[in-house]
Amino acid sequence: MKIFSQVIKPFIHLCNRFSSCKGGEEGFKVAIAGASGGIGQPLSMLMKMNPFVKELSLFDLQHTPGVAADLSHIETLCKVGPDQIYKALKDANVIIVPAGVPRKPGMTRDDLFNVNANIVKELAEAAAEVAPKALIAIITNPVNSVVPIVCEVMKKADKFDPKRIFGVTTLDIVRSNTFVAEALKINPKEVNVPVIGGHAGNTIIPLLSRSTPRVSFSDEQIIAMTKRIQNAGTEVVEAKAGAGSATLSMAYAAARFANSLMRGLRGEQNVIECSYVASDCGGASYFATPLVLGKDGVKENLGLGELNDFEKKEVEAAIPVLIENIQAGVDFVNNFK
Ligand SMILES: NC(=O)c1ccc[n+]([C@@H]2O[C@H](COP(=O)([O-])OP(=O)(O)OC[C@H]3O[C@@H](n4cnc5c(N)ncnc54)[C@H](O)[C@@H]3O)[C@@H](O)[C@H]2O)c1
Ligand SMILES: O=C(O)C[C@H](O)C(=O)O
Repeated sequence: MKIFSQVIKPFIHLCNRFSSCKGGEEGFKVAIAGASGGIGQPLSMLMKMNPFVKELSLFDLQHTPGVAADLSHIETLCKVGPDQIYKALKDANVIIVPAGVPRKPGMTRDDLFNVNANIVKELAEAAAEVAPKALIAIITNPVNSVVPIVCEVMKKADKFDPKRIFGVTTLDIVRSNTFVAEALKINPKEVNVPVIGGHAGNTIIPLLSRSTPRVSFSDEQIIAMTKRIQNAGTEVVEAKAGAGSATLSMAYAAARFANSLMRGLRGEQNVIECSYVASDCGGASYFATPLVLGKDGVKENLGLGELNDFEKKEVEAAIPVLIENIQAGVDFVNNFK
């Protein structure tokens, strides 16, 4: 009974939410790199259940045939295949990348740079060759540095299109909605909190002043809520005590983001998600802001919008951190030996 109410019911709800999106028969090829991992497996399942996905290509260094065989028994039309990297990515409409190492307690996301930078660089090189028009959604940490790596690889291959490369920050929005809903004692489905900046520590900037519905928290409550959202990844890392970082909530968040990318590709209007992209909106060359998604990825960057004094200070504090994180990614590709 508990399993039904806690797992199956929310899952059916999620699928209904996806299926209720407008649409016709058109379907997309989605490739997942890192498909056998903690995020990769539940994300692959959510994509197999998404009615917009007609082909799901799974790539990982291990266990992909087993994951693909298992998923292929789910009674949806979407074709599932494990493949080597070039075949998996070839002509994909959407590439989602959760490949790489997660944090353990005591680590920062930046501590993952040395291992994950190279993993993502190689995947981006393959994507530049066989899927230059794909929308690429990067989950791998440190997102603030890894997204610039993908963009630099694309620039070197003369395939760079800033409208198509995204750092997935959706989990920050999902968490903000959940925590604000808890505080207001309302359904999280009714809450939307934009989150701008980046995806680490003080670069995660929830815009509580622009929350829907409006919140009237005290200054102390705003500071505490902002800290909780900024620290939420670490909260999970510590609770998992060495067994990795957020996987299930991340799979949910990535599935939501990928669904929005596909709704944009289908030509739906007013599809808006916050994401970390190359941008001239935020005072650093990459910045997460609300984006209108369309047939070519970013249709319009809605920018920072109106901020209150507290949020302006948060942005000021985030900019030097972002500039350093971005430079690390740019240097990694351009000084690569
Ligand atoms: N953006 C976010 O909000 C967010 C949230 C949670 C986790 N993450 C990040 O996502 C990444 C993955 O986390 P996880 O918990 O799924 O880790 P995991 O270790 O469970 O899975 C990672 C998978 O990547 C695969 N992999 C490694 N190198 C690869 C390569 N070269 N090509 C293809 N696959 C490769 C591994 O074999 C493994 O199956 C981590 O870097 C983590 O920090 C980001
Ligand atoms: O915190 C992490 O290391 C994983 C991820 O970035 C998260 O926010 O949960």
